[in-house]
Amino acid sequence: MAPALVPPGLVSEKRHKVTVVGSGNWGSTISKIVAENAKENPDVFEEEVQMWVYEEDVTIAKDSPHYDPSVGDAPQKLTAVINKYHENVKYLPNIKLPTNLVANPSLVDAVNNSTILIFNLPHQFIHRVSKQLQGHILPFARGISCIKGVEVSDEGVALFSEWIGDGLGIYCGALSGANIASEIAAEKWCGTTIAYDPPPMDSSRNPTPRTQTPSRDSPRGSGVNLGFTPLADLQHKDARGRPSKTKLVSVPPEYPPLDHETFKTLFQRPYFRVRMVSDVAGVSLGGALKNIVALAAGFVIGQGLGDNAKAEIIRVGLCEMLKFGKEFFSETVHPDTFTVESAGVADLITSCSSGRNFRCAKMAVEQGVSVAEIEAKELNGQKLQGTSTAQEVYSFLKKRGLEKEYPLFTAVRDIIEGKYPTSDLLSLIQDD
Ligand SMILES: NC(=O)C1=CN([C@@H]2O[C@H](COP(=O)(O)OP(=O)(O)OC[C@H]3O[C@@H](n4cnc5c(N)ncnc54)[C@H](O)[C@@H]3O)[C@@H](O)[C@H]2O)C=CC1
Ligand SMILES: O=C(CO)COP(=O)(O)O
Repeated sequence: MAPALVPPGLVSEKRHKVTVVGSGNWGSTISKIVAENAKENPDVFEEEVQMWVYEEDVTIAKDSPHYDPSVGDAPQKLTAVINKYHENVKYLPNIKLPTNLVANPSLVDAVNNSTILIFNLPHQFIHRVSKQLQGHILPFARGISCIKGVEVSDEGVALFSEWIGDGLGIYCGALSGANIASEIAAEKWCGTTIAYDPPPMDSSRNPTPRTQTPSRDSPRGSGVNLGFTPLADLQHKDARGRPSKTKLVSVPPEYPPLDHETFKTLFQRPYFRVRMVSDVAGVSLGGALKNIVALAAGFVIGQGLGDNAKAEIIRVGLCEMLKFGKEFFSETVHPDTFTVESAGVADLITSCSSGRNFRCAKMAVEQGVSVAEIEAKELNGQKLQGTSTAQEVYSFLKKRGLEKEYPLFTAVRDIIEGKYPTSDLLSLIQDD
């Protein structure tokens, strides 16, 4: 097909530099996706994509195609191995990564001059990483959090998208869905949801005419170019609909706009179908809370119960997710996000079938050991999010005297703590 003729004055002068902060199982998979798209869209993105790697030593096994007899069993730096073989041999083995993806052990160097930051690491590590990033990122950068978890403090429960955004003084959206990384890395088809509610200033100038991205909810995040609406009338709101604490800096006009269409271009692949929405709170909460439900599903299947019992766990879990969203994020969470989007019910189903939380909980019951023991033994350094999320959500609810209103979330936490055996789970969630 002949390239579209774009009048010269409407082509952006600069390209977005993309950095993925994190390189685990999902971090490496998302890096593969965005590097493929950066290469295919040179008018929008710089070709080279940076991936920050928490450096560690790895040993290449003798039967690996990457085994080098001159190195033998000597430990090698993971970043060097990734850049030489284009494979993350520890966290995403046997998957070829694009050659325009560069593994970088220096966080500060990896984010230098990046306009798009994708946060993709286990939630227990984001505090330290975020602190190290302060003062080193472009003030007009924009973020997407792929982290599944919530941040609980004395003040309450916060979403990582808002926590990262407030901490770094940037706008941050969220990506979540029925996305088992190993399937996507093998390019098996799936859907995902990206919630991005762009600050009005990002859509208020638009050098290249763009088509509208399908989007279901609020006009602020509909992907429609807002034209030249005066900025003073467009106070940006946070994920709860309150005026944002963060004073955002506009993306300079030399760059392509950072709107729904740009993010869809960055993430969508033939095997990874993106739906853009504006409900950042709903997408983030869905990704966090479903991990608690997946543990419960594992506890049930581990006891030898069947799909009917698991379906009931999913139903009760979905009800508690909806209740939690309504109770604590009533201004912004759209119930449809849980019932219609990949980030809601689809993620629940896949996570309760083959997610790590489900698998480890099931094995823990079968082997009569704790979930933490299975995590350490079976996951080769990968991290579960459900166990810490269950604790964090419980302490948030307990502080408000609401733990009994969420029997499934509370039962999962109590079982992890050893307060009850897994065989009590069903009686703990029955309401009569
Ligand atoms: N793996 C999956 O199938 C999916 C995971 N997610 C979510 O994506 C997020 C990231 O998960 P994964 O990439 O799968 O990670 P992972 O579970 O593979 O975790 C290991 C990562 O943590 C890093 N790490 C270890 N110690 C560290 C430290 N002290 N500081 C910083 N990093 C450290 C390791 O280098 C490695 O990159 C999580 O919130 C997860 O829930 C979301 C969708 C799918
Ligand atoms: O979030 C996931 C799938 O969407 C993966 O869940 P686990 O972390 O339980 O593997």
